[in-house]
Amino acid sequence: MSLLQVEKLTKNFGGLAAVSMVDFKLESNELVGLIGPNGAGKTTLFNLLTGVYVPTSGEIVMEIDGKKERLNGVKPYVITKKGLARTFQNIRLFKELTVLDNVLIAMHQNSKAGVLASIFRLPKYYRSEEGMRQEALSLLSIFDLDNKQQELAKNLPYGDQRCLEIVRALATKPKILFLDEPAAGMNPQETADLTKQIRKIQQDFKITVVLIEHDMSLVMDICERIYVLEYGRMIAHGTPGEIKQNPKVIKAYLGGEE
Ligand SMILES: Nc1ncnc2c1ncn2[C@@H]1O[C@H](COP(=O)(O)OP(=O)(O)OP(=O)(O)O)[C@@H](O)[C@H]1O
Repeated sequence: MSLLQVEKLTKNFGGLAAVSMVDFKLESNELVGLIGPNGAGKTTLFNLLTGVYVPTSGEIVMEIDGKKERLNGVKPYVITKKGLARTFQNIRLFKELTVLDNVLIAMHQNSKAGVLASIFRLPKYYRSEEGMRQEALSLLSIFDLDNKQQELAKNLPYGDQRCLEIVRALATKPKILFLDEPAAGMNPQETADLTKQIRKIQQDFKITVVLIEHDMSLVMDICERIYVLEYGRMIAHGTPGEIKQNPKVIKAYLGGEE
């Protein structure tokens, strides 16, 4: 079985099928793009996969430790523990907290110190805290944010805030990382840097990354496979080369003839 398998997934909002009968698979250790015109259902699909929405129908199944687990309607914090992490289109950091604390909070979900050790501040707790701090700084260094660890998140430049969101998601030790328009609002240089970093993160951490992105050059550059949504339906799937030439995709984007 694939790492994640989605079959006939549907989400209706009143009369609107935002996601309709979608099939979708993710393997371990790959970089996958999810594209489509505005309102195609990309974010809704992420929201279904990460427990924000309960599907109207269909199946989401993940292979965890050799066993199949159904993820339909599982709460977001449980989904995070199962190894799915995400970033949001509109940045959702704890803006009044420091850069470091934003990462530490995410990390505490995986803390091994235990509740009693934390309450009674046992040595185990301090060892664990220091370990987590070092790990957080190491993750922040991916985007050169370790030297900004004590700044408040709200004071970071916009591009850095986007990168901090990625670090925070990585801090939960995901098997699959969903990035919702990570380059939105970035300038061309920042976008180019981010492209390289996303590829590197996927390879270094040996995780699966799924990317929603409107910047086609970014998607075509780094993704091995691409899925295309239009009006809630999956209209195409293939390599960047195949997708560029797919008549349905060209029509969806340009509104021309198939
Ligand atoms: N909570 C909601 N209630 C009602 N309709 C919704 C809700 N969330 C999304 N929709 C609708 O579902 C459709 C798909 O929206 P979605 O945000 O998933 O598209 P998208 O492909 O991510 O678009 P964009 O690229 O513009 O972010 C749109 O018509 C949107 O208005």
